[in-house]
Amino acid sequence: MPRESHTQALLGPEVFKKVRETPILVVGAGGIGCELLKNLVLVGFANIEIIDLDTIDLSNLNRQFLFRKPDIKKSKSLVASASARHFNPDSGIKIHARHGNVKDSANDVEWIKGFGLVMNALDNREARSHVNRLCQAGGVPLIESGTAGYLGQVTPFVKDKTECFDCEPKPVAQKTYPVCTLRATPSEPIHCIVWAKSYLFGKLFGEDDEAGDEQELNQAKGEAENADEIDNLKKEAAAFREVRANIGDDDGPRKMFDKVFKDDINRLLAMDDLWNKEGRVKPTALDYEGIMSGSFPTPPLRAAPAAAASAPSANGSAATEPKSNGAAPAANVNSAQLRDQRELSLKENVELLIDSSRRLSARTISHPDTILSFDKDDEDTLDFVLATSNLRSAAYGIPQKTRFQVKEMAGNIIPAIATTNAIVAGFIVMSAIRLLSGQDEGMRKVYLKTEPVRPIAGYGPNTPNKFCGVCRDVYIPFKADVARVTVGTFVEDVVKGWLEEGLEGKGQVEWTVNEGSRMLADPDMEDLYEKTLEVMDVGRGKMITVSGEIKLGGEEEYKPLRPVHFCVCNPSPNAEAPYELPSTTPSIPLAPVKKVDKAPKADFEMLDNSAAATDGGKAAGKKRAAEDEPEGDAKRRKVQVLADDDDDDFEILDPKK
Ligand SMILES: Nc1ncnc2c1ncn2[C@@H]1O[C@H](COP(=O)(O)OP(=O)(O)OP(=O)(O)O)[C@@H](O)[C@H]1O
Ligand SMILES: [Zn+2]
Repeated sequence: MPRESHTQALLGPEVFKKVRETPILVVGAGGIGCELLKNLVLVGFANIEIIDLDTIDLSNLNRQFLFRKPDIKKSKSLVASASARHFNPDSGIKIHARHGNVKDSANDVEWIKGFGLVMNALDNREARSHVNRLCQAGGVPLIESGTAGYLGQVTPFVKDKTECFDCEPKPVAQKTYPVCTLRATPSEPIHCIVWAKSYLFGKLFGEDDEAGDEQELNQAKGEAENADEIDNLKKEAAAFREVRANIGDDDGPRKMFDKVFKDDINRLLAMDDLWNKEGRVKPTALDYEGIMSGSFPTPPLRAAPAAAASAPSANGSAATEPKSNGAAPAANVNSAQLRDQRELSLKENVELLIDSSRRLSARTISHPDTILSFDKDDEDTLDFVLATSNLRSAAYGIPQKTRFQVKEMAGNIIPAIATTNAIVAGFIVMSAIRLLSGQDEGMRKVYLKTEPVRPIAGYGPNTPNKFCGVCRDVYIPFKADVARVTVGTFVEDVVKGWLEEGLEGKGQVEWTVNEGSRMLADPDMEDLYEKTLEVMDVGRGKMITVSGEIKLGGEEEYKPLRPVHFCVCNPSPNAEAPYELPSTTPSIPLAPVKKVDKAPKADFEMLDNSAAATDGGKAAGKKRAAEDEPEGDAKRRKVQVLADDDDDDFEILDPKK
């Protein structure tokens, strides 16, 4: 008996037929993708395409269970599809595996229209947005998902019925901290880690941005930050340049230590104003000789804020008992402990600082043009950030962190949890069955939370945001032989000829034509008219965006229309005409006008803790989709159905079961 016979009995023949026959696209064969593919196969989905651009890495094996050690370096999508087949071998399931980027031009709107349903199992915002736009352009429902540690989310997006992925502006992934907290008054380990990674490391081994520095500090001054403090920071920046120039000398690292952990701290200590504010704890300048000889007492830990009020120390700052010397706390000295999970002593941190500085300066000396940047997987850079952040923490009475913890915090790593992925993948399949059954009113966005009382919550979908620049726009498939269509033909025949027909008699229209951020034509620009779309590199997979303004009859002013995107696709096989358009022209609504609020005053924040700064942005959108329900959602939500209502599809998981 094939495995899916139970599903068949449960769903009934009609829905089960859809499950069997609907072409499904899965984007991503990682943590969620592997779970999802296995589920789809077990339920009986039989027409699946899966795409992933990556190969298997050792670090994937703990949770991406369709992969084994011998698969390392092989294509994720190919191995995943081969492994998943074994879960339901005799049921005629077709899985088409593709190794490639979903953003490739071949994956155009015609391609996406070949699917009845798309499921994202991605890890970055760019790819999620790309698939979202394609699905909106092709009118294909999308199920979006994401996990971050114990948090998870599954959301269905259906054109014109629900919001889309881009309806709500996404919160900035990176956390930022006030510059003065980082540079003068840190109070938490993360402040010292971000300082070490984004400030100190950059000053000594990264790009020397003197002008940027100056500008940033002037801005801080302008925004009423402590002026003396800012002047001091400026002096500090100049001194850094000298240290940087000599860091490769034998005594370079030692001089750096003295500057950063002794002189700079003493300079800050001399600024009484800085320490008058409530909650500020004065740091202690570190002494190199004392630490190395064991005679320097580790500065006392600052107390937690609540204790601070009740137990001030003699010097007015809240503090706990000092440790006797520079050695690591006894509880942590355990030779059997893993190297990365052991707290280092002050002396060990100094030694690591000297050693890692030597390693890093050797790299810049041997390749003078190299600009180093922090990378959590680069031992030298991690050691430097570990040592310097811990030394700074010690100076400010902030608890120490282990190598493992610093790597996690500096690299913005949220551990992926196999169970969360599995639960999310389960909800994706439930959502898919709902969509295929045509139960639109039963659509839910599902959140996995860390609330013990209600770990899973389902909400009715939001309506589209009328200001959304993705799902409220108009999309037209444009099958074209781009070598035979000029920009001029496009503007005169396609836009003014065909598109304007839909607006006939309504008013006077003016058009601007762009591809991405490039302008191809507007009422005053016809320079590119003779160029073909091919010459302009406007080929398959690209979108030509036509933005119109209309002066309605009797009105003085032009009003903006919703943008129209022409999705360039290959011409039909035997097409004779240079391009093909739909038989009817679309109606193009007026764009809603947003009331412009007075720009809010930006908080003075800088120095982010994002891995994006060092990994080319790859991680910026990572693990996005699991944050709690955004505020705007609640405002636009039509119906709210909580998990503990009588909707048993989304009942609370009972951990005892
Ligand atoms: N543009 C894209 N096209 C196709 N696949 C993509 C694209 N962007 C990301 N992916 C794939 O999406 C999957 C996301 O899975 P997951 O979040 O588990 O990431 P991972 O890279 O496997 O794990 P980790 O980053 O934690 O090592 C990855 O396999 C990744 O290769
Ligand atoms: Zn939208």
